[in-house]
Amino acid sequence: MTKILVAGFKGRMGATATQMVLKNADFELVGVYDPIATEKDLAELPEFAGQHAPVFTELNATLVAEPEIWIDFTIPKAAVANTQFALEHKISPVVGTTGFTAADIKALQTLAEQQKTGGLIAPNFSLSAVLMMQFSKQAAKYFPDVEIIEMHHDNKLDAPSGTAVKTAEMLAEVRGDKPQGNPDEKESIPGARGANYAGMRIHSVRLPGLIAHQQVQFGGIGEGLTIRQDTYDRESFMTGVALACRKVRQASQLYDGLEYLL
Ligand SMILES: NC(=O)c1ccc[n+]([C@@H]2O[C@H](COP(=O)([O-])OP(=O)(O)OC[C@H]3O[C@@H](n4cnc5c(N)ncnc54)[C@H](O)[C@@H]3O)[C@@H](O)[C@H]2O)c1
Ligand SMILES: O=C(O)C1=N[C@H](C(=O)O)CCC1
Repeated sequence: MTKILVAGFKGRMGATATQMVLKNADFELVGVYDPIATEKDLAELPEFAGQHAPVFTELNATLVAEPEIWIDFTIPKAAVANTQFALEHKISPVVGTTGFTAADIKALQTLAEQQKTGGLIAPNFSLSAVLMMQFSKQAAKYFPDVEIIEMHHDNKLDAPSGTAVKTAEMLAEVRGDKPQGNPDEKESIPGARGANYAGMRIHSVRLPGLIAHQQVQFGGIGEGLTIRQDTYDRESFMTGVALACRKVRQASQLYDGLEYLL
């Protein structure tokens, strides 16, 4: 059985990941971690009745649980330190928290190599999102003019979304740096044209009712192409999280994207 700890278990994704770990017979939930928790045992929460696991509210205390895998769905401010902590203790991180910079990822990859510990940081664990990014990358070869519209629930902390940033990075690998729109355009309201990544514009929509959605819209002469992905249920991320938990212990590097494990 693979021993797993879930960080951020009081949150939307952490709670879903905790349920996923409990449902899989080859996983053992050895602990849950969240600084806002007031419980000592997971089973004190009605939604986890009968499911015993120690609750930790302090980072160093988690080590007594001896996890092999550290699932992280926390907040951008905490996730870099959590991932570093996991790697320093040869615990394989499976991180869904977004907001990592390219420099953060590079530094953590170097640490993973030094520690000979495998792991994964993925801004999106849904299969449709991975495909949307890959199809978009293919399309950018023929349609370099593109804008990204990402749409999320209104509790989201980071903007643009991790998925939008990764999509832009992948598109930039193909189309390079290319300014778009009229070179003389002026914003009468600042921000009207969205964020600028290598000339591509990224627009972040935040509304109640949404979960996670992204549209990559390409324009060519007399034609257009839209590639869209929709997440209707957080359960959809769990296939990817479970897959990563089964594969990262065999790896000796920290991957950046679920596609490397598919
Ligand atoms: N990769 C994916 O597929 C995917 C999918 C959904 C969400 N996300 C990302 O996951 C993250 C969490 O999203 P959410 O909607 O569950 O957020 P949330 O606000 O519901 O939950 C975050 C939880 O983290 C806890 N937390 C804060 N600091 C912590 C720390 N130092 N250590 C441990 N826990 C800490 C909070 O108390 C909270 O319970 C976000 O960054 C979001 O963008 C990624
Ligand atoms: O709910 C969120 O927050 C999500 N964030 C990811 C991102 O930033 O790309 C995608 C999945 C949902």
